[in-house]
Amino acid sequence: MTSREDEAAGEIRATGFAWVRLEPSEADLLRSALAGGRAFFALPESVKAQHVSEDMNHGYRPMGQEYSVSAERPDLNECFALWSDRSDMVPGADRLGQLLQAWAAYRAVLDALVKGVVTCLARHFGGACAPAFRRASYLQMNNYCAAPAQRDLLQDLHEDGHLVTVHYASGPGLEVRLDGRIQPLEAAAESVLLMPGSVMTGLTSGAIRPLYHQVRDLAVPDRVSLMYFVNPSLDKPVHPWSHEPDTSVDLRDAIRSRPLAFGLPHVPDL
Ligand SMILES: O=C(O)CCC(=O)C(=O)O
Ligand SMILES: [Fe+2]
Repeated sequence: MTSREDEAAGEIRATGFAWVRLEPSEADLLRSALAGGRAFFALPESVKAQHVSEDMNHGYRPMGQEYSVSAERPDLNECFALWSDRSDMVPGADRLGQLLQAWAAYRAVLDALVKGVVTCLARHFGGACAPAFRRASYLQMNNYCAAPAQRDLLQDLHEDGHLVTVHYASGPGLEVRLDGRIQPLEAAAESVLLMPGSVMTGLTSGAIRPLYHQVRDLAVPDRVSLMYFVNPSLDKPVHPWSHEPDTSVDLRDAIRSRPLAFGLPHVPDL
C-alpha cells in the first residue's frame, strides 16, 4: 500500500470522500482519455449512433435515457461507457482504437489506486481482503449540454450505488451533501475525487455513508466528466467486511439491480 492510498482511505472514513493527486504521468493518461472522449463526442450524431449497444450499456448513450431521480428529468448529458476491458462489447470498436486504448491505459492507473484504497478500508473493517472488481466496473464519460431555462441542475441529487466512484470533471458544478447541507466541491488540480456509494455502506455495515452529489449548471462551456464506477465482481458472494463474516448477507442482487433506478440495464455479468 502506498501512503497516498492509506491517506485516502483514512480521509474517506473521516470525511466521507477523498481527493487523490495524480502523478504527472498519470495526469497525462487522464488528459489522453479525456481528449479521446471529446473527439468522440464531437462526431456527428449519425456516427455516434453506430456505437450504441442494443441494451445501451456499452459504448455511446445519447442523452435522455439515464436519470438521477425521475425519468421526467433526464441527466443533461450524453455518455460513453466501457465496462471492464470489454471493448468487444462496444459496437464498431475497431473504429474507436485511439479512444479505447487511451481509456485502457487510464483505467490501469485507477485499478491500482482503487485496489490500494479499498484494501486499506477492507482491513480496517475486518475484511480479509478487497473484493475483485475489474469485471463489474466501468469507465463513463459525460458530455453536458446547455440546460433549458427551467433546469438549474444538470444532474439531480443522487448517490452512484457502487462501491466507489473515481471522479474527474473538467470544470466546476459538482456539489455534494455533507452533514445535510449541499455544498460545491472545488476540484484540486490534477486530482481525482473518491466518492463512496451504497455498496461501500453495505460492506462496512453502515459505517461509510454514500456521498450524495448533484451537478449544477454553471454554464461552463464544454463541461465533461470522467468516472470510474467500481463494483465488486459478481462471480462470488459479496459479504459485509467483518471479523465475523455474516454469510447470510450477499450484496450481489442489490449491486446487479441498482442501475435500474437510473433507467439503465443491470450490471452485466462479464
Ligand atoms: O459530472 C459530474 O461531475 C458528475 C457526474 C455524476 O455524478 C454521474 O454521472 O453519476
Ligand atoms: Fe454520480
